[in-house]
Amino acid sequence: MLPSQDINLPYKTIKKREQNIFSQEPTPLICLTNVGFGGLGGVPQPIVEAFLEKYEGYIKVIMTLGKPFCFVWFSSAEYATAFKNTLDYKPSPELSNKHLFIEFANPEILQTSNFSTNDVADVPGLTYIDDFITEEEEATILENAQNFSSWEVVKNRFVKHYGWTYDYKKFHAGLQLEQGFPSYINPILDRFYALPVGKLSPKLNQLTISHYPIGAGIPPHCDSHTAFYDTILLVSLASSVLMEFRSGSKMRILHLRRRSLTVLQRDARYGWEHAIRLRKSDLLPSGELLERQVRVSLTLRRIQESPNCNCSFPNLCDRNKIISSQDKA
Ligand SMILES: O=C(O)CCC(=O)C(=O)O
Ligand SMILES: [Fe+2]
Repeated sequence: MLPSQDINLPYKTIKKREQNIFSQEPTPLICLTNVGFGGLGGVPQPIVEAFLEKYEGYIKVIMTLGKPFCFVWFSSAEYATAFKNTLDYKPSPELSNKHLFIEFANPEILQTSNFSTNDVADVPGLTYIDDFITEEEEATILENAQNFSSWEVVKNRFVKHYGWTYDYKKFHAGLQLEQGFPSYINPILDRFYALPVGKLSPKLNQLTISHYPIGAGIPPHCDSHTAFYDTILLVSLASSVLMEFRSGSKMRILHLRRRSLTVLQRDARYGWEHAIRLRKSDLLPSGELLERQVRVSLTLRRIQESPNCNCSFPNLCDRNKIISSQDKA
């Protein structure tokens, strides 16, 4: 018998979203739903491994990032079947009483989709630099960003714009502001323009400071192609967080540490969506739990005064379609 509707729901969602993972025939690869780093998962790898090692034929576990399931290799389809028959639909005391929903997985899936990588090297145009901002600079910015309660509220975060406003309803540049950037931005921009990737950048003239209360995030989105030029800078302050990058079935996770700089250019800017999940902590691949703090970020871009785009990513481009406001940040 199937467990109650509530317990079964995450499993059903995975089955619907990730249909190509599962195999009707027994295989040596098991997909263990409800156990992973993402959303409902949250079980650290060492705990999953200690649990699995008791089962005959177990070889290794492949954790996925940002998804509530993991893969388990057995030495044969028979061992995998025995494991499934013993545990399917059962709550597991060693894994915080989570119900295990066990399916055979199609081994090819591990070649065609990379669920487990934290390596963003294959996202062309994505640059990540640790310690780009000094502790003193961070302290100055945070001091100036203290009175955020009067800022514009966008979903669950607070934002303030400099240079130009941004219209979150129309997804377009709003008004040019008389007040330019705060002075603390200048040395940061000078350092960026001196980098090899900075040399390719237009002069950035729009700054959004975002204040994320603990647990807040930003839905998957690609910044409006027509509103901004190539090159988007994301400066992370006060808290680390995981950012998800998606392009079709590909997903990559980047750990944005406090005082880091992330640069989105080319494919990373036009062809991948980025998002921060709504949650109070993030689980790193090492199993380390990262308790989020309030996070402040700087987003720096250049406004396109005559909106247009000729990118090769029509699915994410707003040049000739009105994009549902739900999907945009
Ligand atoms: O907070 C961040 O680092 C990301 C902000 C962002 O994606 C945006 O403002 O479009
Ligand atoms: Fe964005």
